[in-house]
Amino acid sequence: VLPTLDLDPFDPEVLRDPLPAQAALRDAGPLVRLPRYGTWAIARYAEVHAALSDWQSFESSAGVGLTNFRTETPWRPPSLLLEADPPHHDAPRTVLAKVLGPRALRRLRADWLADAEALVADVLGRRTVELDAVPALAAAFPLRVFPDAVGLAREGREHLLPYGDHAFNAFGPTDNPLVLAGNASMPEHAGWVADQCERENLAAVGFGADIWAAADRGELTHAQAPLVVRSLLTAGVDTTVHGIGAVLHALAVTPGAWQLLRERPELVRVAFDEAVRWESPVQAFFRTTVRDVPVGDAVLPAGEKVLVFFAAANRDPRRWADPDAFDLTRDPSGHVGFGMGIHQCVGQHVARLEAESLLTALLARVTSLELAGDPVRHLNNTLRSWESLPLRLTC
Ligand code: HEM
Ligand SMILES: O=C(O)c1ccc(C2CC2)cc1
Repeated sequence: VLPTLDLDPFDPEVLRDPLPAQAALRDAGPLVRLPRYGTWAIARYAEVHAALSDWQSFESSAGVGLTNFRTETPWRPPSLLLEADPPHHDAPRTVLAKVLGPRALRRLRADWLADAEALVADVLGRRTVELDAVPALAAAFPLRVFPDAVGLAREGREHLLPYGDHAFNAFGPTDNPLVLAGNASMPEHAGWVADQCERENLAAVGFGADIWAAADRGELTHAQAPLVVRSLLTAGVDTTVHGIGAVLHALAVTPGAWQLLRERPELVRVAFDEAVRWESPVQAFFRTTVRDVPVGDAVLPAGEKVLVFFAAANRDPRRWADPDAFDLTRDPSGHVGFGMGIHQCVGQHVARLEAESLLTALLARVTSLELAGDPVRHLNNTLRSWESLPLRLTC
């Protein structure tokens, strides 16, 4: 008989501390039935990796949240990348991979480091500073560099975080309290976001302009262009804010980590990927089975929604030594915090450059970084994040 857990992955108390639920899912078996929502869950690294690599059996075009686009209406037109499969997924992905690729980012590198140094200088007035690192650093830096890189107008940028927060909540059950709380303000945020994707509202230089130029070259249709820009605005803000929050928190609570990074600044990029593994800012997404597919020693029937738990896989002791330790000397490659396979995060280089820029600027001036109070969790159906992260920075 198939292992079953009467678990609600979207219960606020599970969202506040998901680790026991992740361990229970891993231990129950390679495939676990979740009767709470009539779905399944895959939480072990091997099976998560296999499912993400097998897009033909595990599709995204029925949606990567609980809503099944085959039978229910999505809250917004589906993403041409996240909620699409080949062949429709191919052109938008190829275009965005080029626009956000390492070569395109080389032009941004110097500017973003300078911006990070300016932000850190603003923040570090005196010798020792106590601050809430969420607004002051984790949110401030991405919001300082990313909207400009996209080519957004200055007005209305305050819509970005709430739009993303609701979008990430909307992958959960529609009757969930976090989703219901966001419904009233969503149309206003979504309206502003949709407007910013139009060519006339985007600067002549930036990721947005590059996407529209790809349409002029026939690599996309002009109808697709605004939706590809919308992908950037949905996926590119809250994720990096909480990814940077995660690495700052990890460094603050791991004895000796900041000192080690000061001695070995070349570990900065590993530090971010290890934080993405350890915290998994994007916790889990669904897939829908296209055919009966073997998982472990069971068979998952066709047409079923299955939760693919990136965060649980990233702490699977079957794959990682001492998985619950944030360890700068570990090689985190192979983690699924950015996904895996054809949908693997197309913005991961942007995220890494943002984190590297801010950490490099902090490392140059901050001799010690530690908690200055209890961090407070921000609850979201998909994102693992901090509401507040009190830190003491000593220069
Ligand atoms: C720490 C920061 C980030 C994390 C943890 C993250 C995580 C992820 C994950 C797990 C996926 C795979 C989704 C799936 O398999 O269904 C993904 C896909 C994606 N990400 Fe990221 N992401 C981050 C930053 C970004 C940024 C900065 C951008 C844009 C500039 C971005 C744009 C996208 C897009 C467009 C996809 C869909 C790719 C496709 O379906 O082909 N992400 N991301
Ligand atoms: O294409 C999109 O709209 C999109 C939305 C959210 C994500 C999450 C995984 C970062 C990715 C893409």
